[in-house]
Amino acid sequence: MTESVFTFELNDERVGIVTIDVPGEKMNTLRASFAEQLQDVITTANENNVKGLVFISAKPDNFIAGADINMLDEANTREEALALSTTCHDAFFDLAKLPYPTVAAIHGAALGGGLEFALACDYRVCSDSDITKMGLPEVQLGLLPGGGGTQRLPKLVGIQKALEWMLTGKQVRAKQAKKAGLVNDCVPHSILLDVAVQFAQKGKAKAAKPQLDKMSALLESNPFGRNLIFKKAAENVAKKTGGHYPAPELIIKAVRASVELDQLKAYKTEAEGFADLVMSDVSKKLRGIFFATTEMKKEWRADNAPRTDKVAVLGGGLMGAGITHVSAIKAGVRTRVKDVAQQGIAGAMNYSYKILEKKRKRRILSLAELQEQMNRITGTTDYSGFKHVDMVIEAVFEDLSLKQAMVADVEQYAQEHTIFASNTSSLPIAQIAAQAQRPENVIGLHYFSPVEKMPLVEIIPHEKTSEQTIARTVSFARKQGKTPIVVKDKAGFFVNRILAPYVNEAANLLLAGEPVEKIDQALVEFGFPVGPLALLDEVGIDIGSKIAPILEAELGERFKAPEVFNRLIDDKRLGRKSGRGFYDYSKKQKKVDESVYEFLGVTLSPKLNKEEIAQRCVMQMLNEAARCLEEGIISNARDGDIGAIFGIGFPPFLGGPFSYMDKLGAANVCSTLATYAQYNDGFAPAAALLAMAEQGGSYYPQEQAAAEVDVDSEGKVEAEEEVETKEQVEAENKAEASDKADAGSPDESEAVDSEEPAKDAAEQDKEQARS
Ligand SMILES: NC(=O)c1ccc[n+]([C@@H]2O[C@H](COP(=O)([O-])OP(=O)(O)OC[C@H]3O[C@@H](n4cnc5c(N)ncnc54)[C@H](O)[C@@H]3O)[C@@H](O)[C@H]2O)c1
Repeated sequence: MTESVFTFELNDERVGIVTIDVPGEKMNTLRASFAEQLQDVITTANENNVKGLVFISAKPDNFIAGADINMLDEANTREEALALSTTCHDAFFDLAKLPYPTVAAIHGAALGGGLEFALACDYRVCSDSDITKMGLPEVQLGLLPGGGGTQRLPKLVGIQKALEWMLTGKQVRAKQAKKAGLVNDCVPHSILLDVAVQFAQKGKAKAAKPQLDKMSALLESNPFGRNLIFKKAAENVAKKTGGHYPAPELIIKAVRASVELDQLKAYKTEAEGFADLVMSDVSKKLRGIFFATTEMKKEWRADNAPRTDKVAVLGGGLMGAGITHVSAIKAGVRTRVKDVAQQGIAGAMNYSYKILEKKRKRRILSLAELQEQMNRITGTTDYSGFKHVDMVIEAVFEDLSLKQAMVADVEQYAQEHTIFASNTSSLPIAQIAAQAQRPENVIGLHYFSPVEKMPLVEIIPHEKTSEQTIARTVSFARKQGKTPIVVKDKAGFFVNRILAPYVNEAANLLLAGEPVEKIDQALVEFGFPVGPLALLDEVGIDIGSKIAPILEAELGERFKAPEVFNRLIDDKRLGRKSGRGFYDYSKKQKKVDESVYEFLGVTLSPKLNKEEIAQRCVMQMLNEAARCLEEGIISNARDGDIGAIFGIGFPPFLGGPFSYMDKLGAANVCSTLATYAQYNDGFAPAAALLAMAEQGGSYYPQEQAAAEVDVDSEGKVEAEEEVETKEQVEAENKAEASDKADAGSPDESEAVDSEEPAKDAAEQDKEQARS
């Protein structure tokens, strides 16, 4: 028999205290057996004639972190998936209809099924701690809340807020939850149980009434207003998901059912939507990403290695400032910034200050907390203080001799064990380490801009880098909140290498007469957050053209950027930073800069449809990804998929380039590549792809690939992170537009940072890899 997660104790006031503790796990998650165990605990409570029941977690940082996702993968049929939801409904109905009050005492995470559990209680009391966060983030895994969340949340916080939270997967902190009416009280952790017990003695709660402003109350109280809300939500979702992700639509449908249908039918709507989504290919892909990132966290552990408690950052420019921020604020370690110019130091400090000040204004941080966090950052124009640092992260200009000089300086001023991690975008790490006395300490640590938002880092050991240096760097990158992939030391590493031929192909299409907007739209419709030309504008056309020759020299002609692009650089058409590139940024709304055609000598002559345009660019990326795996740039398909999704924004619903190639089939990919062979040698299929096409096989185990194709052929699709992603970006864009002083400095969502990988994926949004 499975050991129960619930322990019952009766206190002196005849209130039953139920402790939730999944044995042997850090996190409480709801497993299939919880319903029966809950029934048992209710029976015990009844036998003890309790006046009320309080549920509290034994874990230090979570109430219930969600449902166990493995459960979903074990559902082989739609009926089994449906049963997961209906079993949960029944268990929570039993809880809700108890004749005495029930209270959820929440400290730490109450997410997904965990929050649904709390929603079924009469009262919710939470601790005011920073780690307390609540939300229904199922959308990020391509699902909807299937334990009554779509039904109970709108009744507590109102339809609009419930929709917003569920459609974005937003997690809210204690004070926000109290303000919205999600919890009845928010108190210090030390008195959480006492206050919960007091609630348990209050008697059954009356039906909640959302605390809404006048306008929202009016809208939500009549059918016409509600119709408007649902229509608008559906329009927004359609715009944001591009039809690739079905979960948001089904969330709206279930919420709508909660106000328009009787309870039985409404819960049925939720359960059926949940079952459809569990079986959908898109959710399987998003769950696959979740599992992959979880698995990756177990690799390269450096449990016994020296800790990284103090770091230094060389260069306080764009990247250095971001690296300083994630080191000092996210990883929470003392960080010393060295720049040749005072301006660089001030710039880096100001960068973090602006981010923290925004948080303070939103009352996420107190002034004292802001000061305490800022105190972790110090600056210097010499190497003072370097003898205490465990790692130096270098982000000076992209110049080999300068970087080599930095290695020598660090070896002179820092300790024997100090790691030298270079953020170079293109220089081989072996060359940077060529004159090092301790080459085993030198490694590449490649971030993407904006650093505090982009979830991926590439970690690049060269031949002499020690295992311990790799493990310590991986571990520190994780502390900074990053998902690291370890890649081989070769030009472009992985992300830029697969990005370059894709962007070049877009450029070729433009030069062949296809319009800028059509090219970008084609790739956005395919599922990328931004099109390739808009991306190049964001990165900077000059930056792209600096990296291209390095890749071309090392890897061949297919990396050659169109020469005519130099004219753009000469004319200061560098992209967003100079006000124009392929687009004109001088107005509020960016528009294609029509003069760019004449300037590049392009006569518009659109011939291709958007599917063909997308296919040509994507095929280049897939083929290059296949080459990278073949050359051992990445160790496995999983790392490639995570790298492409988190570093470039490859559509998560396709599971990454390798997962997508499996879906298409290697033979199919090769024959598609062959149809474009006339254009350039980037279409010459990778040898491994040809072999796979001939011999059969796939990047992931065969059954899984086959099953995925089957499911997908039913036409089920959906999207999550995209939803949150694009919303965040829109919010950022608005904030930037309304606050010019902050332009370029990143905004931070009021929502708590999600630990879900899907959220990480979300962050790779519009601000893609700029390196
Ligand atoms: N910009 C990107 O999107 C991006 C992305 C990934 C990697 N990179 C790489 O990161 C590095 C930095 O790029 P960036 O965009 O931040 O450049 P940047 O020009 O914004 O900043 C470079 C900073 O280094 C400082 N510096 C120069 N010489 C120095 C020295 N001897 N000691 C200390 N500081 C010194 C400069 O004063 C300047 O503040 C480059 O290697 C670049 O290729 C850039």
